[in-house]
Amino acid sequence: MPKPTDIPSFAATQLTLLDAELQAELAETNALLSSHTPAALSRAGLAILNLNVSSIRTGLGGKTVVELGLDPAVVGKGDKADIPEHGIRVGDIVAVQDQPAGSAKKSEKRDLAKKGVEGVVLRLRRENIEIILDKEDADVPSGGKLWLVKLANDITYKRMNQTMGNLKKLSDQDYTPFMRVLFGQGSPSPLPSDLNDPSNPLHKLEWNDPSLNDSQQEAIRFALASREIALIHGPPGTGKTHTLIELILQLLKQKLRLLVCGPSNISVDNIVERLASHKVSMIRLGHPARLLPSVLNHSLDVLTRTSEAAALVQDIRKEMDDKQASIRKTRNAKERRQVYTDLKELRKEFRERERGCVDNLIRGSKVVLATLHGAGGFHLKGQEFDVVIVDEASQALEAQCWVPLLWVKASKLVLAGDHLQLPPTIKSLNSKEAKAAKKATEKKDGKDHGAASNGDGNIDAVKPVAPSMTLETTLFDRLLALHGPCIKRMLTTQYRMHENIMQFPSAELYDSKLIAADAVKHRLLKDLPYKVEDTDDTREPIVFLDTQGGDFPEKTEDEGIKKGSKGMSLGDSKSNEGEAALVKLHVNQLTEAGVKAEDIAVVTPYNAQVALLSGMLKEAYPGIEVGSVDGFQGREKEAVMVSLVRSNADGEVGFLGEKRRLNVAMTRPKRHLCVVGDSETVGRGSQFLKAWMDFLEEHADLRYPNISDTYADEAGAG
Ligand SMILES: Nc1ncnc2c1ncn2[C@@H]1O[C@H](COP(=O)(O)OP(=O)(O)OP(=O)(O)O)[C@@H](O)[C@H]1O
Repeated sequence: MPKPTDIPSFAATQLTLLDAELQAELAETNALLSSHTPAALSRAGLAILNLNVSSIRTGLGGKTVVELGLDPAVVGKGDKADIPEHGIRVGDIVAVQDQPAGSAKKSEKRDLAKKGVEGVVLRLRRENIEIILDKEDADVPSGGKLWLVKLANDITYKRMNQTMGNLKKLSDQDYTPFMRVLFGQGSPSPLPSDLNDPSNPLHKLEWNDPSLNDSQQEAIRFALASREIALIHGPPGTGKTHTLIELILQLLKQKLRLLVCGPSNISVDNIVERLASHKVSMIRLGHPARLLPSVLNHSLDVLTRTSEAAALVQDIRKEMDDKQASIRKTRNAKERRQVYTDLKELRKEFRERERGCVDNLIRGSKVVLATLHGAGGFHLKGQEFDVVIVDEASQALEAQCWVPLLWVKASKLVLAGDHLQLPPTIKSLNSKEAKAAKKATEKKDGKDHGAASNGDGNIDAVKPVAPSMTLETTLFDRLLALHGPCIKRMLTTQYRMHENIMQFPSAELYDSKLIAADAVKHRLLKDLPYKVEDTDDTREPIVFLDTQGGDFPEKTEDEGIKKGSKGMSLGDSKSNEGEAALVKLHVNQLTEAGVKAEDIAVVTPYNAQVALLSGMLKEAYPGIEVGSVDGFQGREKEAVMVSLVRSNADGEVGFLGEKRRLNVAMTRPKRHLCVVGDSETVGRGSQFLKAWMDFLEEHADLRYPNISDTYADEAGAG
């Protein structure tokens, strides 16, 4: 029996950690907003200037939706101008406010982010942007020019906080047997002993997908047989989602009701799209603006419009829109107040009718899909599901997983993920508050918890971790540490990489259990289905450009605020110009041989290197993808180049030392992996890095580029 976790103290630690994380996020945003002018924020993609309200309407939930377009005075009369490029995305939280005149004092400009109305970006088009306002009676600034600025997003934290607050308040008799298993206060029910016996009915399942491999079939049987929890461990390219789809179909055959979640909209939509091809009737909860167009037909929004009850809701919607329009026409304060009062009434009525319609739809649905966050909306409160399934579970914070688990009634959980790839991004990892919380947990547990949660170990092999050591410890990690490998099944055939590319990660991280599917194990660039020449590069699955010797040194840069960078990070980053030049040369050789630029990706752990490489490659090789390792998780390309950047006399490798990041980097390619790095520096970083450098030396096509040739050749490339 595992050591049981005290649930209230688990929840309390989570609350402290979540708060530290929110503070870190707020501090980062505030630092940005207070130290930059609107013009600078706009250049960094975090704000849009010179806007006007072009229309106002009523959206889902009776909320006010404001559409903003460029101010005609700026664009020129009659022209419809595109909004300049920006980094604001659907779902971002923004403030809309009067734009300071160019002549306004600096301090006045800086204060702006605190005033105005707040809302969420609903839709982005080339020439306008729609914002759904938070407050029902918010008065949209209407006079002069407006600007819009991105704020810190605290919505998801609020829901996680609420969830952990609720968990903390539960008393012993509130804990279900299922919950007790999740906290080690009970063990998972034993599996039927004959699960491996071919005469077990689970061996006579009729598969919808006859191509499922043995490990996938076994994982499905295991998940069907498990009573409380089942973990499906899917290393890169092993068909985790593929397996979940079959599992869902099998569970539906058993007439069970399912809630299927993922941490991101895209992870959920991916499943909806694949289920749709099996003609499964389902409901996708979530804001239509955030869903893939192909998924919209299953969205609640569309279903409430197309179902019978919808007509009732539409009437009121129209009436509300008319009222909204009339507010803007009247300047009389008394009349405006009256319209607001009417709107309030209408909104109430609208919501009641909408709720009735939505409730019927959801209750009648056997599969409901939503993000973990979205599953905590009022629609699902208290509803019963037989199984909750979470895809990409190692990308979700534990508190996020508890949103559906506490909100609905469920007695079984299936998690699919890979704890050996990157966990969710945490900003407060080293903050004072986070360290204090961590210390407190350690003290309580009175022992060293091994290296599991700092990414330094294969979780299977180490001692149990404390339940809430850091925010980075996911539910997947914790359950594995709590109950051991008996609660999981691993998928072992991978359908992505050439077998040489797979070899190192398999040996170091997956107990040498990975097998390359026949269709992929010998695939090279020269065999691409279009014409590619057979060259030294296109016939090699792995090339290592080893820059050892100190001629390709790293450089520390102040990143500033960068367009397109994930989040809004400030501070130091590393770059390496010599490596970037080598990357360009290699890309040139690949494209000269006929490899299409869109089949090539360049990834690197450092934002400054991403920026440098983007500048050098994007124009010369349209279609090429350049990005951070973290941002490329879940993706794949025919050819992937990895620029390691670090090259210094001290053997400093920074966050290259995180093996889950390296795992992601080296498992993205299908046919060709080219690593660019200094084996001397990198090999001193960790045992894992040393082993990788040794592996590359032995198994890659090893090349020692020369700095002067690099620059001479680079001048001719691209
Ligand atoms: N049994 C199978 N036979 C043939 N191809 C398969 C099989 N299972 C999965 N695949 C293929 O492998 C690829 C990866 O599958 P899928 O997208 O489900 O993987 P995933 O594990 O969810 O992704 P990731 O590797 O990013 O975690 C897909 O192209 C899929 O068609």
